[in-house]
Amino acid sequence: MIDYRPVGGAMLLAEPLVVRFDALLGEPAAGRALERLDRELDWQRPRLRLYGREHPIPRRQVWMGDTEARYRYSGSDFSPETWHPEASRLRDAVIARLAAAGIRADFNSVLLNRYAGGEERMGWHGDDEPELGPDPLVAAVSLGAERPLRFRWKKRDGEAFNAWLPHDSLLLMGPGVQRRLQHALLPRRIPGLRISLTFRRIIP
Ligand SMILES: O=C(O)CCC(=O)C(=O)O
Ligand SMILES: [Fe+2]
Repeated sequence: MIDYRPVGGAMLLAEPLVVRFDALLGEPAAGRALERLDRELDWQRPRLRLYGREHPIPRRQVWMGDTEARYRYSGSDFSPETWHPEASRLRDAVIARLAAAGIRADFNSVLLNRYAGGEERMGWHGDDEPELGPDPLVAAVSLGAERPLRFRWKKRDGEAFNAWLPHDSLLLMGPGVQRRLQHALLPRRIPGLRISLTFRRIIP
């Protein structure tokens, strides 16, 4: 259990903890972060093998972090890009906002996802890669179009729910969330660019 003080956040789930905080950077900083990350990153659309066939992923992404935060994914070893100043500014703001709510967190890497419009998406998964350890804390910052992150229980013993993620919001997925739930960014008829940054701590 983590000792959570509800300071300026909306609790979406108490156990395991899912909380949303709003106005992480404020304006104009948040708008500028969206614009710079969109323009200045080398956005990739890797191909993934699924049921023996290769498909380009339905979004773009960049993996970023400290040099020792290496990551294995689909059998390949990835080295992170070095921190972009907007990504490290967001990381520091996330750590500070969580600290103010009594949650101690430290992140050495981030997966940035770029969804050009409502048709771009991410399928059902848990952020449960072994390099994150048994009970990771994952913090997701949203910039741009507001879309829902859908959650469902792995054992189907509770109701699925949406976490709506407005521009400049932070969603904390606490210990146990990746073990007990899955999440997905489903396609929706919601136009507009959205960039998310999911901060993690890789145990090197
Ligand atoms: O775009 C989002 O908000 C979700 C991203 C996500 O689930 C991930 O990066 O693992
Ligand atoms: Fe995820």
